[in-house]
Amino acid sequence: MIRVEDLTHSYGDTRVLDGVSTTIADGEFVLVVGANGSGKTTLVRQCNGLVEPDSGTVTVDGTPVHEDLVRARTRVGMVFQHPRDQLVAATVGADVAFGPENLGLDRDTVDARVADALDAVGMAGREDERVDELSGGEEARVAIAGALAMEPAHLILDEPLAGLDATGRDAVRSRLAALHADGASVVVVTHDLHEWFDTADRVVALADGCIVADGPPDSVRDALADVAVDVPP
Ligand SMILES: Nc1ncnc2c1ncn2[C@@H]1O[C@H](COP(=O)(O)OP(=O)(O)OP(=O)(O)O)[C@@H](O)[C@H]1O
Repeated sequence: MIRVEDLTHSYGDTRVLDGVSTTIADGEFVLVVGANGSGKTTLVRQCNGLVEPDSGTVTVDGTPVHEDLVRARTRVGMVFQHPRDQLVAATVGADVAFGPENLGLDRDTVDARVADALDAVGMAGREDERVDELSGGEEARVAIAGALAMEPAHLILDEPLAGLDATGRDAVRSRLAALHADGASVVVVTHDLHEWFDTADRVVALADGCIVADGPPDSVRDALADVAVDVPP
């Protein structure tokens, strides 16, 4: 479980999160929505310690994130909004293997996870390709594969479908639905509620750093419309 309690964060004098509290239960599929600049990325980055709060706490499975960053980052997989930022190796295979290798897994297990994760994002067999020769959409797929290969208990993805073609979007959506069915919690930051509305258990909407709606998709339709989030019919 990821528990966010009374979280406040400022950049300089500008407060971007203001008393945010919510809980991601084990096995839940949660969407985080809101206008540009409403604080979504700042919120989710606190969940694996990339941003430290001014006040408030985030606990992952009972331990405050900043008490044990390694544990938090092992339990919470993260796919960033700009995937190029998280590619670390020269080749696709080495990049996806980086996380599982750091978990200390044996070579066969790492290789199997890499193959499976690349298959899940529609890039099976492309281990030897150079990362710096990938298209933007391929970079995004590799970043997602890297997070999948960690098999985290909780997976947070910031705009994971950005830049993906229809085939890639379908592959990623169905893999995340399968992960959810297997009991992982999945958090997706998105501007495109249509892509996820039927999959999600809950929607959390932010406006100006505060939660303005938090509930099952159908129960928050009116609140979402009030903050100009486009809701599927
Ligand atoms: N590193 C930073 N330094 C200063 N200000 C920042 C930084 N990161 C974000 N901000 C500001 O904080 C506010 C919230 O940004 P954040 O990225 O959390 O919003 P968001 O809801 O994810 O936006 P978007 O939908 O555009 O991705 C914005 O006004 C942004 O300009």
